[in-house]
Amino acid sequence: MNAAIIGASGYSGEELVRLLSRHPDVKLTAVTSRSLAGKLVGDQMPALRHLVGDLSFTASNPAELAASTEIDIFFLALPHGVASEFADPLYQAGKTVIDLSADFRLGSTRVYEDYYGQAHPAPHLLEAAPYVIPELADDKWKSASLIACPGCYPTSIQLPLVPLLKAGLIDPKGIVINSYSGVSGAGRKVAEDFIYCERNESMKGYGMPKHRHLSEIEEQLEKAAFADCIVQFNPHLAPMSRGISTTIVAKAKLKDSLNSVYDTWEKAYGSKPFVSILPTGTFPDTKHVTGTNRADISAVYDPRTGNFIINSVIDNLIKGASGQAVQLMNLKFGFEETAGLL
Ligand SMILES: NC(=O)C1=CN([C@@H]2O[C@H](COP(=O)(O)OP(=O)(O)OC[C@H]3O[C@@H](n4cnc5c(N)ncnc54)[C@H](OP(=O)(O)O)[C@@H]3O)[C@@H](O)[C@H]2O)C=CC1
Ligand SMILES: CC(=O)N[C@@H](CCC(=O)OP(=O)(O)O)C(=O)O
Repeated sequence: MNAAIIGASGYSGEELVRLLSRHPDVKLTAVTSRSLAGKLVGDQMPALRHLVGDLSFTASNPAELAASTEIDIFFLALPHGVASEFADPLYQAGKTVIDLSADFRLGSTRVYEDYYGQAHPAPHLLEAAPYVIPELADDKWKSASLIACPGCYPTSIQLPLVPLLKAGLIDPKGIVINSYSGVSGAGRKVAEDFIYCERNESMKGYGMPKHRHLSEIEEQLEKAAFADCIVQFNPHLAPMSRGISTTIVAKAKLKDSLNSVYDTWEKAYGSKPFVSILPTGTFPDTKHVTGTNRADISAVYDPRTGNFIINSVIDNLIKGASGQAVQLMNLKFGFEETAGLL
């Protein structure tokens, strides 16, 4: 199958180049970038030189890409808003599109406008685009040709929480979530907050109390809980290049039900290749998932407060973006779920 990456010069685009150029069932046929058009990928991404042969970046033109007959699947690693400009003609041309941006993650245009500060760029496509964390979805999404890849923070949050909400083990109200992201989460843009001297040896919160991912988190948790979910989401920039560490504080519905948490996770993830359940008292470490498509999760119970404290880690650029996108492609096209991801 021939694949193209649109927005290949960014951080998640570069990870997609790495994953797809060595994928056993895919030929990476086109990679686009406005700033690098005409340049050799191997020269611009020297770490990938051994994988990319003489592939060059091309310009990003939605109409031309939609007219191409040789490309079967398009990965959009573009900013939200821009992604729709590509998704629309590609979808209309019958291509498969996996969108890493936020454009098709939310069910409501009103919520998109509220959180993203702009009218939804392609409301007519929302119905067509399922939002999929593969471990949490049934198989219906596989017939879709436009698929919304979840956000990085929301992935780190939903993987541990959704099975527990579905099982009724935690109170959906008053969930407090602190997440710590590596600086690559902000993309390759240059801004004062993201330069080495500002972030090295320093950490700070941002985006509170209404970070744009809160919309996605509450919408998905409410679906799992069949109830209103009130979440306090506190994102932080951590002095590391990549990785997300998330700590969730949630009230246990029943005392001493930590075993049920672990039983529920075991049922949900026991046979899944990309979620590791760590024993209680073992706290996940971003370093252990860097470069992998894995989420590591664990929980403790605090009898003084009656809260579960749930921890998860992912690599924001892989399970939080490009790896999850490749996992979706693998499942949709019947390849091994782990193909190109181990
Ligand atoms: N970084 C992360 O941890 C995660 C990112 N995502 C999402 O993935 C998407 C990409 O993120 P990330 O890789 O961080 O972003 P980057 O800022 O690193 O890269 C953005 C890419 O989009 C291209 N681009 C920007 N504007 C336009 C435009 N107007 N037309 C065409 N191409 C454009 C840029 O290339 P050029 O300027 O050369 O054309 C570049 O290749 C975003 O929607 C982001 O929210 C999702 C999960 C995690
Ligand atoms: C550290 C940092 O800036 N993180 C980004 C989230 C990462 C990202 O790109 O968001 P998506 O998952 O929606 O694509 C932010 O806070 O907006």
